Amino acid sequence: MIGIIGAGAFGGALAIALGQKQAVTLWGRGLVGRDIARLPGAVLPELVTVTDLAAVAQAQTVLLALPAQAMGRFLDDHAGLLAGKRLVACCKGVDLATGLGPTGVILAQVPDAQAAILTGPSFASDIAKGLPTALTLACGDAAVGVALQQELSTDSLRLYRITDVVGAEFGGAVKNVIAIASGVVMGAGLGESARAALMTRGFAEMQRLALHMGAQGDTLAGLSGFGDLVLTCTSAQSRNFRFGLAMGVGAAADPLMTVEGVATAQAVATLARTHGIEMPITAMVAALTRSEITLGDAIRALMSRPLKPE
Ligand SMILES: NC(=O)C1=CN([C@@H]2O[C@H](COP(=O)(O)OP(=O)(O)OC[C@H]3O[C@@H](n4cnc5c(N)ncnc54)[C@H](O)[C@@H]3O)[C@@H](O)[C@H]2O)C=CC1
Ligand SMILES: O=C(CO)COP(=O)(O)O
Repeated sequence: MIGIIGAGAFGGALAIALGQKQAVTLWGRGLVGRDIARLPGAVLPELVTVTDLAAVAQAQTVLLALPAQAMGRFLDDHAGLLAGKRLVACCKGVDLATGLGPTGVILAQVPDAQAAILTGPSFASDIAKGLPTALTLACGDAAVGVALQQELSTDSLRLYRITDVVGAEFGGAVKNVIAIASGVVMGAGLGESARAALMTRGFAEMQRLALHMGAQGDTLAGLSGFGDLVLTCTSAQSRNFRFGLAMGVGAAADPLMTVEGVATAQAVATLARTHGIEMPITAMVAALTRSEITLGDAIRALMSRPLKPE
């Protein structure tokens, strides 16, 4: 039995995938009936039971499919229910309030949990359709990681396991910031060459920060880093990319859309300053999304940086 908390696009898609092979309990804020609002037309398998939070928390493995900025508060309210569980963060970001990654947020609120993160290149709608998808399951406890990999893999959802939680978390967090910047570049009509340059320099930022924080290089080159950066920076299915695109053309983005890169840009820019890590693209996204600079200023500032070795 797997419990899933959060019935947005990702929680709903994971319920559909996992419910093909095993019993799943699902709770979502405002979820009544079996319609996943963020996945129109998707049908939950029979093995998925929509129920209350207490029933979901009966499972030993509980997936937390909430936005990164909502998870701390949610766990603060419900820590008692989740004590001692295997808790898998299914979100990407750095918590603005604490500077912690998702598993750090889990352990701050539920110290005796076994924390892991599920991350990597996957659009919820692809998972929900049963299209082939590969994700990273990162867990500091190798044995728990093996168990979770078995439990959460399906015929179409292939999980690779690692123990480098720091690398997995920073890859997923920073790629959303760079995806916003990629959207801006495309929206402003700067061209595909500029986007390729931005993605590459963005990847360098991801590596600089993550390696400084203790990540392993292989993780950043893998699904949760490079893989997710490529997907998110190049597809209009990505909400972070679409948010940037709207900014680039000077239009308003859908205010109800979950865009993790906005808060994460602020959190990562703060971390980078604190640790003395150079992250100019992230700093630009943070300033742009706070309307502290104009698009023209941002482009001029990035292009006029001192020339240096790659
Ligand atoms: N949608 C996608 O393709 C993918 C999303 N993710 C990650 O999954 C995480 C969740 O995103 P989505 O499901 O896509 O977002 P979403 O906007 O579709 O759903 C978020 C859900 O969280 C609920 N929620 C928000 N605040 C809450 C709170 N305080 N208490 C209880 N419930 C709350 C909302 O009601 C909503 O149902 C994000 O970190 C995202 O980066 C990861 C991979 C793919
Ligand atoms: O994380 C994702 C793909 O791996 C989804 O990206 P968005 O949150 O930008 O839609």
